[in-house]
Amino acid sequence: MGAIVITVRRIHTVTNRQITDSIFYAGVNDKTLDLFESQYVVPNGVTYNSYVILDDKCAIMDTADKRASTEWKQNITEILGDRKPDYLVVLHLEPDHSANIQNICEHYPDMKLILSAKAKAMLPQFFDEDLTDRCIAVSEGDELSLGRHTLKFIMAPMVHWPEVMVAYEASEKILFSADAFGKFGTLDTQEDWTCEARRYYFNIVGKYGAQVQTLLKKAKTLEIETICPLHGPVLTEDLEYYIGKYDLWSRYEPEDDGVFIACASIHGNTMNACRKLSEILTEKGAKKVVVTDLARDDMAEAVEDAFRYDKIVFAAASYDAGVFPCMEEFLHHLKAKNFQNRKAAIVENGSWAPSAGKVMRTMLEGMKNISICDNAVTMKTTMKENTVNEMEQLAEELLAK
Ligand SMILES: Cc1cc2nc3c(=O)[nH]c(=O)nc-3n(C[C@H](O)[C@H](O)[C@H](O)COP(=O)(O)O)c2cc1C
Repeated sequence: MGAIVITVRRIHTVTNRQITDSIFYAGVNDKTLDLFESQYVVPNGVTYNSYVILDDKCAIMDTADKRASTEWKQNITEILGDRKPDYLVVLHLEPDHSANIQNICEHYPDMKLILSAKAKAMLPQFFDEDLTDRCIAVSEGDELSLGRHTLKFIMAPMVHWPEVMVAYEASEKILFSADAFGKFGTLDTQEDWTCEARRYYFNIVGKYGAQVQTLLKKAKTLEIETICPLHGPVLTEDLEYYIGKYDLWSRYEPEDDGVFIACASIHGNTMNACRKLSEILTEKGAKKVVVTDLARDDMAEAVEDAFRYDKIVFAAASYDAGVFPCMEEFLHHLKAKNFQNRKAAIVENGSWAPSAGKVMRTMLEGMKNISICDNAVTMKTTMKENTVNEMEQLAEELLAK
């Protein structure tokens, strides 16, 4: 997230649930969830998006989390009126989108499930009832005619599950993008798209940059005017901006020129040094410096910021001949999300046998294309004159082109 102010983009606020004449929003806002995927704080909640296409044939696009079952079913019934859905299109099987599949199948016994072959194979894991006979598996490029609307299916394996596909509707130029282009935050939240979409992307999809690139290449061949993701707002204008961000993020290229200082401090001395380092870096011309307290601040935001800026400082206290655990956890997340292509520097602290630097260096060496500055800082408990001198040298090297 951080503090760079970006013009708030206008996004489609779903009023009357209507996206176009015949496409409707059936999703649900959830403002009561403590942790998304039992891991990510969602201060402004999250949405479970679902859509309905009303044509000669009716299609429901994905279901919703079990937390939202009642409201979602009510939305579906309101939109459908007396009509019955012919198809439930399952783009993604993760429970926050698939929890109501069995439910809705029981309610509409003639409705068919349209899903990828991989999803068909995985489906029985999720439900007690055998839904195999209801399944129509589709492959790359297959089309489903609803009347005026035709859905074309495009496989998107490992964005970010193996069974994922997206659907393109050419007459309305809409891409139903599954979890791609998703964002934390409910639809009635007034906030910039980018920060919470970036935090969502790097923490949930981040590992699969190559697969996102493959999907973006396929998307390039389509004329898209609207993106309907499974979380967050429907995107209706300035689509090059959103697609451009996904392109940049999935190439693991930094977004902003700046230094992200990730600090793991037990008693505050390493944090003091980080604040001083921030001043030194600013004096030496760093465009932006962001300091994070890994022990207290949101870990997912720290991961997001690590990917956002082009330079990063890892600063940590030594701990039991290793590194203070929140730094180890941070590095573990970065490795898991394929962190790469950054310039890094190390600051360690220890009162008798500093060990944090070695551990951090070893973990960073296990990542791709991380260039670690030769100048490192070792401080013994509190910041002294020699610490400041070492930080000056580290800053010079880190900021050098
Ligand atoms: C449980 C525990 C284990 C520690 N293990 C080490 C260690 O292995 N080596 C060392 O030099 N210092 C160790 N320390 C000391 C701290 O790393 C040291 O006091 C450091 O200056 C703390 O920096 P801070 O004020 O930023 O937390 C340990 C401290 C604690 C509380």
